[in-house]
Amino acid sequence: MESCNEAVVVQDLTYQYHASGPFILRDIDFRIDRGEVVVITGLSGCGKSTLCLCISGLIHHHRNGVISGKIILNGKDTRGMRGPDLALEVGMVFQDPDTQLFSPTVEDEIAFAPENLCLPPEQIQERVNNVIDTLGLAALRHANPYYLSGGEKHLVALAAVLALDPPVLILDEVLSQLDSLGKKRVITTLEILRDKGKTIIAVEHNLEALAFADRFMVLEAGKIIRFDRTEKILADQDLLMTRRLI
Ligand SMILES: Nc1ncnc2c1ncn2[C@@H]1O[C@H](COP(=O)(O)OP(=O)(O)OP(=O)(O)O)[C@@H](O)[C@H]1O
Repeated sequence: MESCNEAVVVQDLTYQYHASGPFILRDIDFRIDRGEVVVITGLSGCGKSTLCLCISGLIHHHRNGVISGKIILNGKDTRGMRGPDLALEVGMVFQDPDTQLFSPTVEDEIAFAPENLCLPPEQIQERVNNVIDTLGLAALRHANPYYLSGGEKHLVALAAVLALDPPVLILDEVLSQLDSLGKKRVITTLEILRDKGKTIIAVEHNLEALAFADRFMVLEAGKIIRFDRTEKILADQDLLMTRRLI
């Protein structure tokens, strides 16, 4: 029986993209409470994005993948959950935002998911206006997302996710291509969402950027080598130097 305070429970997770391929994730076990902010970090290729896809439940929809273990979101086993049901539990901003932007304008992109929920038009408009204000996207409202910069695309993808208001948010290197104003906006938004009780999981290489997180998870070659309070990780010079995290 999972505790009702747990937003994410991952048990004995292993993953291969193909049956004949390497294990990308091995023996992954952890729990994240509702309202926690967790940063996942580690060297390139260690499996951070793959773990995000697993937590989001989307990995079950990857055609050739081989998965074992359990991923439970807000008390619900993600295996067998349909995309629209998953979207109500968790929103993910992908490392490559081109994979999730397809509408002709920024405004349409943000309105797409609330429209699919069949919310009343005035509520959809309110959600769109709120996230556009929060993330400073007013000037891009009528722009085609396809032609935006990498950082702008990440902001639009984040806005589209926020418009659905899921309890769990997963952000895969969203800060990396943003200028300092964009970074500040996103960090302030995340702090406000945390205060509202959202659970936030963010992949990040720059550890200082998300020092307000509650815990840091360090991955290495598909395994968790540390999952500890932020202050302990940031004070552990030995870990940071030997694992080349700074
Ligand atoms: N669709 C795929 N098919 C096969 N292998 C894949 C696929 N996607 C990722 N991989 C492999 O899985 C491993 C982990 O990749 P992943 O993108 O999860 O790492 P990461 O830690 O997020 O890396 P980075 O920091 O560079 O984004 C890598 O060896 C990668 O080549």
